[in-house]
Amino acid sequence: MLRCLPTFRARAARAMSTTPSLVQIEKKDNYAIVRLSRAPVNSLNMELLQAIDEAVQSLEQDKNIKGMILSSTNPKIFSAGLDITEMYQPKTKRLREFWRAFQNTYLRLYTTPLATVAAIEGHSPAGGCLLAMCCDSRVMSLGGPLIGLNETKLGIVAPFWMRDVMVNTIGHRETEKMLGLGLQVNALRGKEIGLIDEAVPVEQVHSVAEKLLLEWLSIPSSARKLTKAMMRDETAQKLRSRLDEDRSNFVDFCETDKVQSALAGYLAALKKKAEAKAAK
Ligand SMILES: CCCCC/C=C\C/C=C\CCC/C=C/C(=O)SCCNC(=O)CCNC(=O)[C@H](O)C(C)(C)COP(=O)(O)OP(=O)(O)OC[C@H]1O[C@@H](n2cnc3c(N)ncnc32)[C@H](O)[C@@H]1OP(=O)(O)O
Repeated sequence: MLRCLPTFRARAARAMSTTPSLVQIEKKDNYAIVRLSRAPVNSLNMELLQAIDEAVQSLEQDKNIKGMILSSTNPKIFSAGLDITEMYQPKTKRLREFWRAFQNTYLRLYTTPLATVAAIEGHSPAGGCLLAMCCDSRVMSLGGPLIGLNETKLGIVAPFWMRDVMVNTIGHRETEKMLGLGLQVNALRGKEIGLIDEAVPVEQVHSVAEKLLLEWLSIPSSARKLTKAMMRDETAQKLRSRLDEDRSNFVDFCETDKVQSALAGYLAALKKKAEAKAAK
């Protein structure tokens, strides 16, 4: 028994060192950088959503930490949004748990008392755009990367709370166009419509994100937190009061033949694109 212990410990240590972490947390003086780290494109499966939720919760409980920068280990992709394979040919139980994880992560990030800034170096469609919009400010790199809620292009409909967060960020009319047409925009256009606060060259994204975060942190903390709650709690409460109904709507909608065949087509197009890229 005693001889087993070191072996067990060694195995556990090996497992810990080889299990890649889905979220990397780097603590600075009074804030943390949280980097999404699920190769290849940070698509949000249930485990990544839970890891984000847990990361934010653990930072909220750390007395030294007052804010966070949300970022990615992949400079080309902030997050590809929800993992489409979670929604395609799903098992109902897992699909329900997956949606609850998405609801929870949204509620945590949108209402966290921490000051939050999204440092968006790469693409940020759909669920990636939602994560960014949940932050207090957004910095995005100029050039190629796109951001937006492109759900309609996949033949799916964003839930009311994704719409609400976009309306709160850019207003009703811009949301109507962005959401209805499934538009994604670059950083410059994002700045024009208020989706992005700062559009800067990629190498400046992190320094500008830190500058914005420090500006939020310069405000007396209880005034900042209460104001954030005053601005956001009503929106969050709309979902909190309808969590089960929203989840059932999603599951019913997702399991329809129409949505399944739209997702099959979208996945096939993504695969074809990836194969063409690999063949170059
Ligand atoms: C009326 C009733 C209403 C009821 C409403 C209730 C509920 C609502 C129901 C549903 C709403 C759900 C809300 C959905 C939110 C979402 O987030 S959906 C996801 C949307 N995401 C996308 O469209 C992004 C797709 N991906 C891309 O555009 C690109 O991959 C990229 C992110 C720009 C990166 O491009 P690139 O670097 O060129 O990489 P590749 O395209 O080659 O991709 C690499 C591999 O990654 C796979 N992949 C990409 N994105 C996803 C994804 N989102 N999920 C799963 N997998 C993804 C891609 O297939 C490649 O895989 P292989 O290497 O071929 O294996």
